[in-house]
Amino acid sequence: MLTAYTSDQIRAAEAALMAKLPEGTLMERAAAGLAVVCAGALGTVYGSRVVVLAGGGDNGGDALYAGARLAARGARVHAVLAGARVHEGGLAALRRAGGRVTDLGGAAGETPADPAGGGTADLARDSATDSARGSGKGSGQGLGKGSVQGPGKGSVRDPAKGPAVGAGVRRLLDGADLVVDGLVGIGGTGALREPYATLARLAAEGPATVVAVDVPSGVDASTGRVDGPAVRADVTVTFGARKIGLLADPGAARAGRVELVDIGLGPYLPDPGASALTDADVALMLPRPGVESDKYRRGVVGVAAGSHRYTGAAVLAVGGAVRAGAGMVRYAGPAEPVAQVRARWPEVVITPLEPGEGIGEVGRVQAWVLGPGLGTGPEALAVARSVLASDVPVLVDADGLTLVAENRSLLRRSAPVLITPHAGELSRLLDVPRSRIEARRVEYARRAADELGVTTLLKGSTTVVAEDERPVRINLTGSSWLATAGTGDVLAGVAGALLAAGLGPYDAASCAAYLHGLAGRNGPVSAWDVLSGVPGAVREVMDRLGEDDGAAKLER
Ligand SMILES: NC(=O)C1=CN([C@@H]2O[C@H](COP(=O)(O)OP(=O)(O)OC[C@H]3O[C@@H](n4cnc5c(N)ncnc54)[C@H](O)[C@@H]3O)[C@@H](O)[C@H]2O)[C@@H](O)CC1
Ligand SMILES: [K+]
Repeated sequence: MLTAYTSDQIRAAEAALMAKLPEGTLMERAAAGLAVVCAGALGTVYGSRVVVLAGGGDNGGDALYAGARLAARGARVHAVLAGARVHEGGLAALRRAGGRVTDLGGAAGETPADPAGGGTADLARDSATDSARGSGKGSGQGLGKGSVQGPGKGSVRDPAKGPAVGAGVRRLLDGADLVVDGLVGIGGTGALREPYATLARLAAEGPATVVAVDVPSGVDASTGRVDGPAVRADVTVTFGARKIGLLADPGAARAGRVELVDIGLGPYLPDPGASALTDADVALMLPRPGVESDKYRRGVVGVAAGSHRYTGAAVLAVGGAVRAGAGMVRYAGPAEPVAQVRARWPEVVITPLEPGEGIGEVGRVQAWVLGPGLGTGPEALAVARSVLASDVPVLVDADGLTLVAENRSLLRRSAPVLITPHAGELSRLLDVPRSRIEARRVEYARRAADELGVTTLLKGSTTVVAEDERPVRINLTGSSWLATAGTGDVLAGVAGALLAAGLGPYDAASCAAYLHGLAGRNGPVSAWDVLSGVPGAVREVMDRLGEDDGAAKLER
């Protein structure tokens, strides 16, 4: 199980650990790990061109110390001081190692067209450096935590506007092999302000490999929210523990590969704010039929889906349940989808419904899938009412969500409800614009779970599952190929099978998303391909557990 945390959780853990260690130890550990990853990204450190974008906080400090380590190994390191402050210890270390320092205009005696001059920058001409050194605050030596004000030559930099980014800095970025993004880390709040926003954009557009320090600047570490320009990293080196914003989109898409550097935070971390399943976790949760199994023990799924207009949704949802290993699938619906389901899935037990009729006595069912292709008229509402009146778990998807958005009281029931909306459907349920939900997926999945009293699986670029106070489960499998018609119906069927097998809605939803993602990872795929890939995905995770059963259990 991968775990991830909010900024506040990380800060609290860091404070507890820091109290036991000499000042600067954590930053030293962070910078050492960061420098190792940067060196790996460069391949050859000696003679490489590295630009450090240093913000005014400790994130900038990490970047400067790592820059110093690279400079000591022969890299031509150029730090751009972007903030109204600078981390004094980091700056001093970089200078000692022969790194160059420039302000935003690209000035400081450097010749940006020839950044290879190597360690002879006239730092006395860099205003921020001057005032940092002269302020008397902070240690100025070693790995101190203090940042000092660096207004420079009587001109206070306005962090809201900031000075313009000059052509010299642009040239530096264009000529770099590696850019280290140390603008902001977990201390970032809201959209990037200038000049950070411009620097983030230039770094993203430039040719260099970008390594983000802790989080890509512009990404909200706690949620993955991106409210404006943000760094697009090839690698993010994160310290102590993963931040939720590195796993959930849109932040995850900016983070690239995430490398975790251990700084000793483990014992001080609280329960995580989010988690992500691995193969081993899923394998341990999936039901395995034993010698005593029969179709009832393995779980009977009821599917109430499809309409005379939408027959395919019924076929796909039923198929998802069949192929995920349900003991039995019962289908209840009108004549047209009945004919299609019967033709494609002879193993399914069918109850034809007359227009306006509810599910009535269909026989034993352990969980229902309600909604794909159901329609939203009175006939569909009658079916939805009857399914939600049952006393077993119900998964509500697609048209079922439209029906419950208009009839909230249907969600008041004692057995669990799992809803599986995409952002558009959730926008109708919560009356919040879709774009807002897409930008804040973790927050809104949680809010839906809270407000509606249900388990929520929010589909999309990152699928997230929220329930009560439990860590949000972020799904790491899948690809953009899954964004094609009908895949949601398959997911509903897979999750329905797991609910019927006895998994709680939180586990059923997150395992289903995981398997569905594996089944659809290699595109292009149709919904039918995903359906066909589900048994292979189940076998794949089960086989993994077979290989390293012991290790997996230990990891948990
Ligand atoms: N606390 C610790 O023990 C450790 C912290 N570390 C580093 O310290 C970082 C946190 O440092 P800080 O708390 O100093 O915070 P940051 O350095 O992340 O950010 C604070 C700075 O960014 C500016 N800022 C915030 N939001 C902005 C925005 N939207 N636009 C422009 N500027 C913005 C602030 O004015 C301030 O100068 C971590 O991400 C990590 O990189 C590591 O050294 C490991 C140890
Ligand atoms: K950063």
